[in-house]
Amino acid sequence: MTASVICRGLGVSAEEAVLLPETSLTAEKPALIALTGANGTGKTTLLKTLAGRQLPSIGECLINGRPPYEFDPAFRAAAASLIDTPPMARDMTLCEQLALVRVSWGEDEAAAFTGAEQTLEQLTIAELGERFPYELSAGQLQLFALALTLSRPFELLLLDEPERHLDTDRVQRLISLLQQRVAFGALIITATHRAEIISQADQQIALNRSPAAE
Ligand SMILES: Nc1ncnc2c1ncn2[C@@H]1O[C@H](COP(=O)(O)OP(=O)(O)OP(=O)(O)O)[C@@H](O)[C@H]1O
Repeated sequence: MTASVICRGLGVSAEEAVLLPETSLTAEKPALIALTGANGTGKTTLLKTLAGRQLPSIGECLINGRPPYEFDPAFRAAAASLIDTPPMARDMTLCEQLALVRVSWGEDEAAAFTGAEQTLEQLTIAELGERFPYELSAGQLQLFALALTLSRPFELLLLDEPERHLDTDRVQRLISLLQQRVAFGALIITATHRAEIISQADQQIALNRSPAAE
């Protein structure tokens, strides 16, 4: 099943500040959507709103026909996100942590460890499975954060600048992985500043600076 995302005149403000100018969008088919715009135009705010972590000040946002709410089990089952750095256990290896995510979503232990190794390989960090997070470079840590996120099932995936710290080859690998997930029915919305993600996305949504922020 593919998620549906509908925003109508969705805006977020805090006191005098406009975090997200009124924005409308509809996405109801599997696609990789690039969310673009200059620094401070509201991409992260929009993603947080879609993830149910930020309430709109105006307008509405519906995911699968309902307002997103991060504590709603149906919403949590449908939507995965990588917006901030996810929690990582200091005393568990990368492989153990990825397997734990898979077990928590219903896989048996043997399948979870096999899946964890596959995910590490897909993200080009197969040789790091026995390391701990504090033993990684910034780019490797970002690849591990992506691995954690991609280890759970989702219909909708929200990503905030997943290209952070990644070299050109890793960005291309990431695009291929995301396109594979779209082929299996996922709707993926990613904020990005990288030209190759924007050009290979199925659709681009550009946020513009609010006149109030000029
Ligand atoms: N807690 C806050 N209080 C007031 N203003 C905020 C707050 N958080 C963010 N903003 C402002 O809201 C606007 C949108 O921020 P947001 O992080 O969504 O932008 P962005 O498009 O993701 O930017 P970037 O490309 O730099 O990551 C910015 O002008 C920012 O200064």
